[in-house]
Amino acid sequence: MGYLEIFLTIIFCSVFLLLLIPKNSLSRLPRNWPFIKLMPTMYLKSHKLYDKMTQVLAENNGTILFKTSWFTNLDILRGSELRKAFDFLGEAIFIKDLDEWREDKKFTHSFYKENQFHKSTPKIIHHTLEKGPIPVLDHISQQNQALDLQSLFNRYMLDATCLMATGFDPGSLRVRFPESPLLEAMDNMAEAVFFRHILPEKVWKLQRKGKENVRSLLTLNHILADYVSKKQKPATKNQQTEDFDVLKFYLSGSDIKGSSKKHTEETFLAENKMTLLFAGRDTSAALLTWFFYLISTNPLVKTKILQEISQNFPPEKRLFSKVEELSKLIYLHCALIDSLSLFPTAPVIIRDPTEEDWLPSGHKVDHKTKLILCSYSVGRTSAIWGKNWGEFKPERWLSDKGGMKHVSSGSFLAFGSGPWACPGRELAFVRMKAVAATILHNFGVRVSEGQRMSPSLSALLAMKRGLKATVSCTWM
Ligand code: HEM
Repeated sequence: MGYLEIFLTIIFCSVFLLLLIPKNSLSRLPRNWPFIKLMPTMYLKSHKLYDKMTQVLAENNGTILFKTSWFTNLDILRGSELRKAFDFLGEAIFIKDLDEWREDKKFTHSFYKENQFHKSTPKIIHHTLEKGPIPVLDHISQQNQALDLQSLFNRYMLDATCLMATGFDPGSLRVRFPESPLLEAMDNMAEAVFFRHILPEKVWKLQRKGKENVRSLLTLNHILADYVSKKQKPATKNQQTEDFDVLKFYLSGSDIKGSSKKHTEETFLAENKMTLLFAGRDTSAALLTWFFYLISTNPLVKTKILQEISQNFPPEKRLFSKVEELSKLIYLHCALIDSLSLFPTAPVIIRDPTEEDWLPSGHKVDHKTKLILCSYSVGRTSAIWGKNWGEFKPERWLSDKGGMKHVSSGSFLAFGSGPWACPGRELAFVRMKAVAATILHNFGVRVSEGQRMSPSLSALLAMKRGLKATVSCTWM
């Protein structure tokens, strides 16, 4: 991060908190508020940003109104401004205004309902687990080295998502973590999203990394265009495959029921350009990291997960990829969902009302208001989860009959809710369960001691310094 970025980030955090926090709550916050003096403190304490929001929300019945200032970007990031900040995503669905979004949802979400898509998921999981985590962790366990689990999951999710989206495995998760232009470009762009989100356009355009981001965008475009052109060449008999991928689905040019649009390679690049890669990779990879951290501090939960696996599967089983098999792992599902409730990897959801309305709290909103729904705080509210709200407790998701309890979206916002809710939720759980079960069943994972756990300052709730661990092989 450059000095300008660090400085502006500090300003953003300081102002955000100063304006966010009602006066009667100030006494609970670090003392010595004068602006300049606290900048370094705020930067150091930025990991507590979401906790402070939660505390203040709890003191104000869950809703607060705050006004932003001219040098933060929160007020102006709407409509065309939001589009500018995310221009590199093309016509991505999640930056569209309501009317456009309604029209495009039928089109962009169409493949999630395809039978072929569901059939291809276990094959993709099998392929990527066999090529990635298994040999990589085997190798690491023999070398007696530590590795960064977050980096492993980032690479895994990139390969699995890219294979689903384009039919090509970029192979970024291999022994010795090879250099991957796609991975590097994605990481640069993810960082750019955050700064473009919080800083005024003139400032983010001046960023030292501006040129680097342009290069990353060119790299991403080049790689995706290359995948499209390879797909357009007639396949030889050996290359022909029945497997589904989103690019192939688009190239087939089929009509979508209820939508005036047609699938073509241009629409794949324009509408879905990187949306799937970003939405499908980082959220799941970050959550797996929090999950491994939580089970390392709660050995009883880990023991119960391992018991559930050994009760349902033979010891010699290596890979978990079939949806029916994974559906037997209910306690594991509960542990993942409780991790997500405590550490929602998309910690805030932003909405811009199009017209005047009233919130259930009695606050009036209009087109000038920005609504920030804090899913992080929802998972840490005693009114919803009772006294032990901060504890990692998968049991709270188990029904009396041993299945999953139904929890309303008001109590769990990690995937959003209503018509905007995440279309990848089911896929996300299948993939995260497959990775977690395969690793836990075959390897002993020991999170290294003495690490400082804090979230990164980013729109995504990931671990700032990753999660170091050593592994031992338990299957030989
Ligand atoms: C732990 C994993 C995941 C989490 C926590 C997550 C969370 C979210 C959230 C909070 C939203 C915004 C909802 C809203 O605005 O109300 C969203 C949207 C979206 N997600 Fe996910 N997601 C995850 C995995 C995935 C996966 C695996 C995919 C697909 C491969 C995916 C695809 C999308 C898409 C396309 C949207 C935009 C939908 C729209 O605006 O119509 N997500 N996700």
